Amino acid sequence: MVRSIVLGAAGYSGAELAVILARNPYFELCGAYASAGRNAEPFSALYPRYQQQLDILVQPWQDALAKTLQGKVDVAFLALPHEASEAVTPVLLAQGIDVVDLSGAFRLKNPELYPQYYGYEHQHPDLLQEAVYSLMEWQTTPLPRLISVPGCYPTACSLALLPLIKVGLVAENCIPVINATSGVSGAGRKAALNTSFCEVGLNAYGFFKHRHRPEIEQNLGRKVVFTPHLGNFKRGILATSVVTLTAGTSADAIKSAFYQAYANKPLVRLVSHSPNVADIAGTPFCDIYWQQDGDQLVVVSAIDNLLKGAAAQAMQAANVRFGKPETAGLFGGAAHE
Ligand SMILES: NC(=O)C1=CN([C@@H]2O[C@H](COP(=O)(O)OP(=O)(O)OC[C@H]3O[C@@H](n4cnc5c(N)ncnc54)[C@H](OP(=O)(O)O)[C@@H]3O)[C@@H](O)[C@H]2O)C=CC1
Ligand SMILES: CC(=O)N[C@@H](CCC(=O)OP(=O)(O)O)C(=O)O
Repeated sequence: MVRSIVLGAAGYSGAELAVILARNPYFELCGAYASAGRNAEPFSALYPRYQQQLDILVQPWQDALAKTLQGKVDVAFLALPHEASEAVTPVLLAQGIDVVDLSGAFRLKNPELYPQYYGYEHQHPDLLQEAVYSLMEWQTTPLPRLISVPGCYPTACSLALLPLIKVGLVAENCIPVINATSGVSGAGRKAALNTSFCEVGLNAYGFFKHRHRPEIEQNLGRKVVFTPHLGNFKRGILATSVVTLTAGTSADAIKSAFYQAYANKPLVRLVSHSPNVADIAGTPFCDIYWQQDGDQLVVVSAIDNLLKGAAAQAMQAANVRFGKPETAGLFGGAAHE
């Protein structure tokens, strides 16, 4: 059994992880933590659908605890704000505890992008180089002790466009245009006016400056125009990515690029209908669909932001890192529907 803990287990993505770990037969959930200011309470008090199913105590986290966990815990999953993840990661690594980080703290290779896109100076640029970014369907090298889980929007649109870009089907001078709509859980569990029920309709935000733009550009190896949107549903992301194809690209070439990329990839489904977030909510899948008109291609992809966009993708990476079946723990519903 791989002994694991979750930091941020009271939040939306940390709660999903706690549930996934508890049902993964290869992992043991040894501890669940929230912020230092919180009183300890059972997970099932925070997420009542888990009464009598997951009653582990969610306890306040302090860095001093890391030392007491040395030799008792193999891996910590961090579902924390970016700066909190960045600060606690070296503390855990120093105690021999591996880290799977769901935040953006270690996603970008270039530390100079952090002030511009995250609003703070990165304090551990050495760890940025050590971390491996775990877009698992495209991961070819072994995973190290520090795994950086991709962001939700970058997962949806990178899975959609990489099959085409990798085999040269996207025109060299094309700047993909990506519009993606997220459900409100993307903003986390804490209360805020702009994500409260009566305030959310459908709006675009983060024009040109969203932190996922450089992450998507790092994945695709080219500039993009990325515009996120917030929609009035709980969970899921629908991304619509538009590209210009290399002249003469046939329908067969596109089909073959997608099928070759995702043959034997159990969490990507190439579907024959335009995906609906309702169909992937609560599942670990990414559904992908496309339509071509001459040299123009629209690719639609849908994921659950909290699962394939966060907790399920983190579990997928940890399963592989520890030599377990890739999808262990991933099927069986969600913590918060
Ligand atoms: N929501 C999403 O769709 C996705 C989120 N992510 C990433 O996952 C991370 C968590 O996001 P999300 O679940 O939405 O956030 P939430 O706001 O729902 O939860 C954050 C959790 O972190 C805890 N926390 C905050 N600060 C600290 C700290 N300094 N030390 C210990 N615990 C702390 C909170 O504790 P308390 O409850 O006590 O305040 C809470 O349990 C973020 O980095 C986010 O970018 C990644 C992909 C998708
Ligand atoms: C709707 C909403 O607010 N979404 C968040 C993205 C979700 C998230 O937490 O981002 P990561 O995937 O990088 O961890 C945002 O736009 O900042």
